[in-house]
Amino acid sequence: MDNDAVFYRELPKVELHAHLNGSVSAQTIEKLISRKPHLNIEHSMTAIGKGQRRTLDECFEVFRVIHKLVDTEEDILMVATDVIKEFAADGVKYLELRSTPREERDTGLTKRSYIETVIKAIQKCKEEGVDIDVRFLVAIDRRNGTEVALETVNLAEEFMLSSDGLVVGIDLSGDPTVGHGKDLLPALQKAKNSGLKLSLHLSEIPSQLDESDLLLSLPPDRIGHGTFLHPEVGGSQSLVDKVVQKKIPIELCLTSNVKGNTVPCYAKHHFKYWYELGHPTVLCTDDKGVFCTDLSQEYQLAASTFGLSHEAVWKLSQQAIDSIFGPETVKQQLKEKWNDLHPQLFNFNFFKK
Ligand SMILES: CNc1ncnc2c1ncn2[C@@H]1O[C@H](COP(=O)(O)O)[C@@H](O)[C@H]1O
Ligand SMILES: [Zn+2]
Repeated sequence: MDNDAVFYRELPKVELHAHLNGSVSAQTIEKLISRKPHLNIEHSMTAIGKGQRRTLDECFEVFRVIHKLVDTEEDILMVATDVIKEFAADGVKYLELRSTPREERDTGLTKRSYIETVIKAIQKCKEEGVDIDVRFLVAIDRRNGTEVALETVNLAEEFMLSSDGLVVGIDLSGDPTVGHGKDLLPALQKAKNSGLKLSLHLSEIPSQLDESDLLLSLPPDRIGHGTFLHPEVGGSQSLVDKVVQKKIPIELCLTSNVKGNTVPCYAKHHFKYWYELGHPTVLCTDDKGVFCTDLSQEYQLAASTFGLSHEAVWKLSQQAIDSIFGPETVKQQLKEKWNDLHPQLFNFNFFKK
């Protein structure tokens, strides 16, 4: 590993947009495949390698394959534990994992046991002393409609109260071409009223202006992607104004958007637009397993594409702390951690740039 790569790995980082089943590494996929050889799944079906691009549709096909491999409590426990440890090894100090509770009749998995198992994995890593603070966002898959969204919010509310602060919010995700946000608004509003934070995938594809406008009225606490919000790509100034006035942080996932073909190339990623506005932006991985990346690499790519110095990169990772859904006390702890680690990263000449 060269010195620059070491800098990005050692850089303390906050990861706020990571879908559990999209984050499964090649090693863990191999373990899952050996547990279920009869499925005839190969690793090439669960990841999009270097230089490859897919349509968003094809990405959602990949999730269907992974879901077949991850369908028992035992699988979820292994996957979540491995993912948490991999983020920790990549220098992530605070992680918000998101995942859609599923039920599987064949294995007895229920939505409740799904959430319980993710929580168990978080607690297990904590007990083992893994150096990372992990929280959980319960995800709503937009294609499942009003009733399921409400059911998910009810479960999330329950676990927010019983999980010792581990369940902190709701994610709205899933295939953006399916369903409409207006059907999910009552569930999202209910979640917000109960104290759950909201991170919503917004304008991930063009032609969702009405939906984005509607969902921004909640308003959400963070936005995922927001690829087509700004006027240069067919969005609108009034949407941008709303996001800016309400200072809603945006989670940006460069490689995910390039490989999923919603932005033409790294240089044209909307990171530039929002970063230059001085708006709170947080670099994230989205699906590190599927898109074959990690958060260090995303920081390095942003820096090399947009010409950011190491100091600017440091600032970016530090400012992400303000956008977490964890409590104020955790923000303070993280800020202290960043201060403690700063000299280590900047006192060596070979890290300077
Ligand atoms: C690429 N851009 C994306 N846009 C929208 N939703 C996405 C996504 N990437 C992942 N997901 C959502 O996360 C699920 C997989 O993780 P979990 O089973 O929940 O842990 C996918 O099925 C989809 O609903
Ligand atoms: Zn996402």
